[in-house]
Order: sequence, then C-alpha cells, then structure tokens
Amino acid sequence: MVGVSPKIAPSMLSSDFANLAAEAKRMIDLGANWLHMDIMDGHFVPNLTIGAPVIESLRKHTNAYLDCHLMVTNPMDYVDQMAKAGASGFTFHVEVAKENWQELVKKIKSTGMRPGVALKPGTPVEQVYPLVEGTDPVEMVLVMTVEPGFGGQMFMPNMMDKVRALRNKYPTLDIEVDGGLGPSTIDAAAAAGANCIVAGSSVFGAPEPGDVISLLRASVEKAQPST
Ligand SMILES: O=C(CO)[C@H](O)[C@H](O)COP(=O)(O)O
Repeated sequence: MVGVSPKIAPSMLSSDFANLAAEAKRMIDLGANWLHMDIMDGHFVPNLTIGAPVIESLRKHTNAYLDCHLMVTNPMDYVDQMAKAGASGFTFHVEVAKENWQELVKKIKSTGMRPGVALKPGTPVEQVYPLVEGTDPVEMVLVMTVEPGFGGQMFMPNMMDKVRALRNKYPTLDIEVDGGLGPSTIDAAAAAGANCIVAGSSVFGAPEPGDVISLLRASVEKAQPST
C-alpha cells in the first residue's frame, strides 16, 4: 500500500502562551512532528489569537515545522507576513477563497511555504477537489472536525465521510483533522484515512502528553502502514 507518514501536530492554542518557546520545545522533545498554530482574526471566527509577530518570535526558538491554520477572512493579506515570520505551512479556508484560490496557492508556493486548504464542517468536501487537482495543487486538506474558533470541543464523527472520500480519491495526499482528537477519537480518524493529526486539549491536558502523542501516532500507523 502506498501511504503517507503520520504527522502529529499539537495545537499550541492549548499551550501556555506565556511560555510558548518552552512549550514548543517540550512538544518536539516528546515526539511531535509539527506544531499547529491557529491564526484567528476575530472575524472569520469569533475568536482572536495570534498572528505573524508571534510566529516570528517562536521561529527564533525552534526549527520545527510550523503548521499554520489561517482562520481569517482575507488570507491573501497574510501570505507575505507569514512567510517572512517563518511559517512552514499556510492553510487557508476554501470558504473565503472561492474566487482567488489559484492566485493564492501560487503566491503561497512562491514564498516557499506549503499550501493547504481547510473546510468547515458545513462545507461539502467536493469544494476542495479542484484545489487538489489544479495545475498548482494544494499539498494538504484540513478537514475541520469541530466548528473552527475554539479548542476543547467535541469531535464530529460524521466528518469522517469527508476524510474517507478524500483518501479514496487521493491515496498520497496529506489529510489533516483538527478538533476533538484524542485517545477516544483517533481510531475513527485514522481508519477513515487521516494522517496529520491536530490535538490540543487531549495533549496539553494529559498528565503524560508524550504518551498521547505516541498513541495518536500508533493509531495512524496501524490503520495506514506506509510501506
Ligand atoms: O483549530 C482549532 C480550533 O479552531 C484547534 O486547533 C482545535 O480545536 C484543537 O483543539 P482541541 O484538540 O482541543 O479540539
């Protein structure tokens, strides 16, 4: 079977923002592959988090892959500043890029960042197919398994139909899930075909976060051996 490798990405939204560099190092030392960074503008979602200045500060303390999820209304306005700040991946929402996604993906790629597209729970999965199949394709699809905006919400199992559809169509695509992932929900996501796993409260709230990271990885490896 052709597969894709697991990428476990603790959501730094659940970390102690006052100690972000130390929290980032702790997650990487515990086996995380990526650090998931939630950029929210208080408009696309009803919450305001961090932006390029925080990414730039964090970048001075880590070489880790910064998997940036842009929950913003105007993603084009963020490309240059996020690239300059040191973002590794730039995932925008399809709901706000219907008109200009081709231009947006081109611009993201031109900066050296890796483009991804995210979709909210109410958005049909078919809307991202053209972005995966275009001449300048995105390299990851992020299926939101909660309404974007806040950590600590309940996983939506019915989103697994979208993950399955994507995995059937695109065997080597990075498929990320975000929201409510943890020991009780990972098997459903892994079986559906997700290989990039964002987990906030289940990792940072655990007595042994490293055990949760290992468990998430083991579940993906078991469901999708990448040989
Ligand atoms: O994008 C997000 C919210 O919009 C967070 O990354 C996500 O909710 C992770 O938190 P948790 O694992 O606690 O659900």
